[in-house]
Amino acid sequence: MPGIICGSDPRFTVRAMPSPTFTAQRPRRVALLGSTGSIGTSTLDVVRHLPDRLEVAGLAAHSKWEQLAGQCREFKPRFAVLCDPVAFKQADRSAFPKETELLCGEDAVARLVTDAGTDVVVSAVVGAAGLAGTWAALEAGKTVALANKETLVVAGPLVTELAAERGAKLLPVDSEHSAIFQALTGHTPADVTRVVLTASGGPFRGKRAPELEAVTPAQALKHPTWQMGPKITIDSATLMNKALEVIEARWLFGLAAEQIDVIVHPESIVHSFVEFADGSVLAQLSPPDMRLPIQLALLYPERLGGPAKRLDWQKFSALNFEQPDRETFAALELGFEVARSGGTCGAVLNAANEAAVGRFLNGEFAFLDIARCCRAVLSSHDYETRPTLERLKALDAWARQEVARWTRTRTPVAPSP
Ligand SMILES: NC(=O)C1=CN([C@@H]2O[C@H](COP(=O)(O)OP(=O)(O)OC[C@H]3O[C@@H](n4cnc5c(N)ncnc54)[C@H](OP(=O)(O)O)[C@@H]3O)[C@@H](O)[C@H]2O)C=CC1
Ligand SMILES: CC(=O)[C@@H](O)[C@H](O)COP(=O)(O)O
Ligand SMILES: [Mn+2]
Repeated sequence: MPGIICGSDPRFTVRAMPSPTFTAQRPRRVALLGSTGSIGTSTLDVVRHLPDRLEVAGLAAHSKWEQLAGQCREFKPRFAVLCDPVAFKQADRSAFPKETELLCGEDAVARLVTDAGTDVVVSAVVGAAGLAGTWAALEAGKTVALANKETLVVAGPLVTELAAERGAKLLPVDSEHSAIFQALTGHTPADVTRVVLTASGGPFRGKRAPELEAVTPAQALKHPTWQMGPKITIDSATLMNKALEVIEARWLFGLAAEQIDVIVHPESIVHSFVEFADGSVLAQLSPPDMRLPIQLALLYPERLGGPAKRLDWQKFSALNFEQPDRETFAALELGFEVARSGGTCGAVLNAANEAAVGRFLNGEFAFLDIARCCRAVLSSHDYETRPTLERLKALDAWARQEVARWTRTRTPVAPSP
């Protein structure tokens, strides 16, 4: 079997190389969840450039049926899924090619990812909504290229245990985790002292709290280096994205929270560092272009020429690093706290953040309310060390309600059920 299991594999290493006959016989068949988003469209660009190596088995989106239909006309997958039943009803069947069966809902996503014709699942839905498809893929023993960091934030220990139990492979797409994974490969946990995640610092780097009280969604959506969907772009502005990535690294690589640090690197060229016991530090560098980590996860361990941008050494001048401002960007500390506490904390933080970001984008929250509200909801929940998946789902729903209550009352939230 090709591939690795991140975090569950005690050696962070390749179990076996793909057999040359496998790759020569046929392309890898990709089921893409979140095909109409930023990661989804970048994934399709990778497939477009490597038609001998990759093909689309199925595509899933939430509601953008016209865009999905266009993707189906180009890639002719066997299945297309619209998760939103209203969009499914509205969708014009004649816009989809005859080769593609259009399906609806969570069961259809499970059918797509578990299908015998699927080799690798790209998990690129935004938010906790991405957990179900990732879970179904791992349960079926499929290789998962994981962009949806919320899966690990919500249920890291359960997800990595499931992958290990089913012999499923979990390959990082998130740029920092891909960089760490590349640097870790071939080493044992004992070799590693710590990892340092790089953060661009977002559009408000260098600003202090009084300057951030009145910033608008339009200002927060102007990321300095990456083109991404709205939710993760707001997370980058608050540094909640880095908080979520600390938690993601904790579970994906089986590191202690104390082994994870964050440094601000405004150019987004160094995608993270790994520090080894002998004092050596390895980093992975490339321009900010998600097509590189996506392609690596899809074709791992092969490195082929693809569509990703190259570093231009003529233009390359300086790489800058600075300490994050943990006081102003209070969300970052929440990530370290949750990485230390584990249990139910990740699900609560994630749901509170998703709801708070939604309210900021709707104009109901000030920018700094996002971290304030997340702190309030997290502090008031009934902590459990070893929750079930059902309990995590119930807490996800509870945390979203508590954000609504916090919005109305701005008073301490009630204890969780
Ligand atoms: N963008 C990036 O560069 C990076 C993203 N990531 C992670 O990847 C994931 C995707 O991010 P990004 O591509 O930016 O997000 P986008 O907002 O651009 O895309 C989200 C995708 O998810 C679909 N979707 C939304 N809600 C649901 C739902 N309830 N059920 C099923 N599908 C849904 C959307 O469908 P529709 O369009 O029909 O609404 C769309 O296809 C996130 O977890 C993010 O943190 C990680 C690293 C980098
Ligand atoms: C591309 C990617 O992996 C994003 O998660 C990116 O890291 C966001 O940029 P920030 O470093 O600003 O959070
Ligand atoms: Mn990232």
